[in-house]
Amino acid sequence: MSLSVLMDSGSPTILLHPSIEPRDETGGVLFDPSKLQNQSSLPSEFIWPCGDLVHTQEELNEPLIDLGGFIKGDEEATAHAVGLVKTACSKHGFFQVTNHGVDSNLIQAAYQEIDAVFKLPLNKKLSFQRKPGGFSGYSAAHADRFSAKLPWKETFSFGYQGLNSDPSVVHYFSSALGEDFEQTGWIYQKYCEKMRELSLQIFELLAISLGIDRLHYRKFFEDGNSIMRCNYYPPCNNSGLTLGTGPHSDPTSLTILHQDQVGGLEVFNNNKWYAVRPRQDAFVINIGDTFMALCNGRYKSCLHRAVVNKERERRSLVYFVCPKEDKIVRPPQDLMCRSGGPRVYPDFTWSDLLDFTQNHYRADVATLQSFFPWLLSSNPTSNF
Ligand SMILES: C=C1C[C@]23C[C@H]1CC[C@H]2[C@]1(C)CCC[C@@](C)(C(=O)O)[C@H]1[C@@H]3C(=O)O
Ligand SMILES: O=C(O)CCC(=O)C(=O)O
Ligand SMILES: [Fe+2]
Repeated sequence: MSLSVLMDSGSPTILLHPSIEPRDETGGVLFDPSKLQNQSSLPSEFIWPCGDLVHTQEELNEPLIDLGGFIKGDEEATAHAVGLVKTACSKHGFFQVTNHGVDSNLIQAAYQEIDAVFKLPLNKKLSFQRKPGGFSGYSAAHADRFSAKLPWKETFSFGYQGLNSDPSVVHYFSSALGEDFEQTGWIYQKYCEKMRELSLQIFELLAISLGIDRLHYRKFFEDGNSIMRCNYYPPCNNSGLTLGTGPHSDPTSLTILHQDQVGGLEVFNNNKWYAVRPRQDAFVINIGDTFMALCNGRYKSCLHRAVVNKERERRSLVYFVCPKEDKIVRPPQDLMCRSGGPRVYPDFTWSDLLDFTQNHYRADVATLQSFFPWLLSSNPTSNF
């Protein structure tokens, strides 16, 4: 059974019969969550298994890591930050940073600009819909990709390379959304530049905490191709039956997330979900699957999800750091010598893992464990 929502005269009509449902130009199902939020019953496609919906009231009281001293090169502040990072990443792969060097006006401008994108009419948003196999563009609940456990969200994603600060983001916004969005493109060009700077500083902190050459990961990622994703979660009358983003670890390397003041991000630790209190002055940092492989499993890829709100819409700005596609993901030699243990994961490339998540597997809590058998089956002669 597929779902489609016809937007005529502003009132949604849900057509449940595939024979008569319209499809967008890519054959994907049309869906506009912002029109469904007033519906009394939740379409079954959005209902998640009870096991994923376990509610929590507890908050994660993890340390807030002040990066100010570290960025200035203060040795004592660096040692303090290193200790906090090491403990947090060994446990659950989550921490928050303040005094990060990103101007709060830029963060607020990013929210204001992306609000205008999500408020566009559905047919305009579908004009820059994510194409099958890619990640750039707009998505409504991933309804073109999945037919069950649909996330209650709209997303807008695009790539960022960052070397020589080429205005690729501005070009994308102008070409995909039109010249009216050039200013939005500039705001996100600047935002992504600051995210890249912050990520390279955090990679230095991670390298120090792992006892390896502090420039190792900075060098590995400085020519990377990262992903910027904006999430918009409409309010939902049946918020307890659905999820904004299901339980998962990010397949990417490092995630730099800012959430608005509504709250909804939750982290899984010690077999329990914990709410992450929003902090306007902080960025959430998650270790992703690829970095877990790059440090031979010393640090954990963070399990997290996003719940939705009955009354309030919620947004999050998520920057996913990725290495250049064809680089071999392999822990550094000096880490292997120090830890002495065996390799936990075989070599792979981000290109293969991205392909896996975009074309073969829905990223969840077991992406990496599912990835390697697939990789072996699709590259039987590989020396992975
Ligand atoms: C490489 C990626 C795939 C997803 C976006 C980035 C990193 C996080 C992944 C994701 C958010 C994990 C949960 C499932 C997912 C389908 C989603 O809800 O958006 C994932 C993203 C994606 O495949 O688009
Ligand atoms: O919106 C959030 O708080 C979490 C989003 C997320 O985990 C993701 O997009 O990978
Ligand atoms: Fe995530």
